[in-house]
Amino acid sequence: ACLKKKGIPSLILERADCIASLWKLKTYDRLHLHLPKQFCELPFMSFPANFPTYPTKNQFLDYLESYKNHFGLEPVFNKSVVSAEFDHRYGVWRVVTSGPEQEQIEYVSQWLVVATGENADEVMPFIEGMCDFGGPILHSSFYRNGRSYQGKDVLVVGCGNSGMEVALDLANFNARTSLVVRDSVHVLPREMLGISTYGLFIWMLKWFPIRLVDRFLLLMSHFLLGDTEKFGFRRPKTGPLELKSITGKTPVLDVGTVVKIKSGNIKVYPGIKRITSLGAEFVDGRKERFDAIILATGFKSNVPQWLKGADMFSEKDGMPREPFPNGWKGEDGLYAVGFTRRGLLGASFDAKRVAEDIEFPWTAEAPNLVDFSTSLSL
Ligand SMILES: Cc1cc2nc3c(=O)[nH]c(=O)nc-3n(C[C@H](O)[C@H](O)[C@H](O)COP(=O)(O)OP(=O)(O)OC[C@H]3O[C@@H](n4cnc5c(N)ncnc54)[C@H](O)[C@@H]3O)c2cc1C
Ligand SMILES: NC(=O)C1=CN([C@@H]2O[C@H](COP(=O)(O)OP(=O)(O)OC[C@H]3O[C@@H](n4cnc5c(N)ncnc54)[C@H](OP(=O)(O)O)[C@@H]3O)[C@@H](O)[C@H]2O)C=CC1
Ligand SMILES: O=C(O)C(=O)Cc1c[nH]c2ccccc12
Repeated sequence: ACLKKKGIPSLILERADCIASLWKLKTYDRLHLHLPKQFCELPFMSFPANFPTYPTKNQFLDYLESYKNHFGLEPVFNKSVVSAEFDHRYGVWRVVTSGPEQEQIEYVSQWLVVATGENADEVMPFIEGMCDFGGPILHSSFYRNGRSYQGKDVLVVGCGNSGMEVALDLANFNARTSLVVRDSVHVLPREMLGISTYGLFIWMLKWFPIRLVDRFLLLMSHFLLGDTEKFGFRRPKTGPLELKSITGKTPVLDVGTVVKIKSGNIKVYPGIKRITSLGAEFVDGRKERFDAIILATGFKSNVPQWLKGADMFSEKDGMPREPFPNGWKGEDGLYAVGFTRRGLLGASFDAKRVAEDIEFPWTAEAPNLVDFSTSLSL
């Protein structure tokens, strides 16, 4: 949309057969935005005024559909990028896609914007004994709701925002739910005294240093949620926002899971030692039976699988090597949008920068391109 607004044509390649495939195909039914809507807007278009503060997944999808229609964006679907490399001889990017019938197409462009996301592939850990387990083991991106788990013993592995909310959903559907918390984690209430925690700390950070804001958040969390360490959530030594800025690890914004843990409806376990045919054995020696295991173990970027010969992205985690706010620009007309670990606001920030950066060389070169196409049509 940012490029379109400047009159710069672009082509969007998408591996799925729809827009917003992460939200449409890989998320559970009860998902809402967990930050207030004003912090999740894409450039130049606000959410409708009648949307609630935390739009539902379907409302968010409606917003993205209207966004696409408003800006006349027409992605080319079923095109999975399998390689992209800068051709130094001609000064262009060569991008190869593969389609449903394995047919390959090569696209050539002067600029390449990588926007495949921080959540492109599921993280599937290998846990000893996994193959022996008698029930289903699925990643949280395949979980929709707890209907089919009623009365069953379900283990959720991972306590990021996905694991916490999947556990809550299972408990609401009367599954006997357990949650693996293997490491320290910051859990904050989504709201503090009627104000969104996110909105509050964004405002506070304008006036106070990060450590003071963290102290305030921890004090309020203690007041509203109680001592989370007592029921299995050891807090990291570094505060929630400082940790987010250093490591990118997002604090959990609690939407009701903590209450269910306090009341004993959700049990908390430490790391898994091994999985057995009937259940799991934990590092503290406890053994439990489970009917199903849900791996809420997160996602990762897939950029190293297909971007060749560019130093901009780390091979290790597929994220730009330069930290925010400088990760959006690489060499030879290569850009990144949506790798800031700062949600939709971060992606919007990148998109505006990228379009501004392409605008100048584009307007300088556009007359030549017009001449070229005119001579072609003659
Ligand atoms: C469950 C969940 C909830 C979230 N909630 C919030 C929230 O409330 N607020 C917030 O600000 N952020 C939230 N986030 C962060 C999230 O990163 C954004 O919501 C958003 O989806 C990121 O947009 P994106 O376009 O960068 O990536 P994506 O939405 O992941 O889009 C990337 C697209 O690239 C496609 N793709 C990937 N690889 C290839 C390839 N090789 N070839 C072709 N196409 C490819 C994918 O199919 C996908 O459609 C949430 C994330 C998750 C997983
Ligand atoms: N709008 C909303 O309400 C929601 C937003 N989101 C966002 O989506 C993104 C992805 O979130 P999410 O899917 O939760 O992923 P995360 O990466 O945030 O969390 C994954 C969790 O799994 C744990 N884990 C990984 N491997 C193992 C293992 N082998 N054994 C035990 N635990 C393990 C990690 O622990 P460790 O830290 O020890 O590695 C971590 O706690 C985040 O940005 C999140 O904020 C997600 C859901 C809802
Ligand atoms: O990246 C994420 O997980 C988000 O959804 C947005 C986000 C950016 N910074 C944060 C700090 C605390 C909680 C959520 C976020």
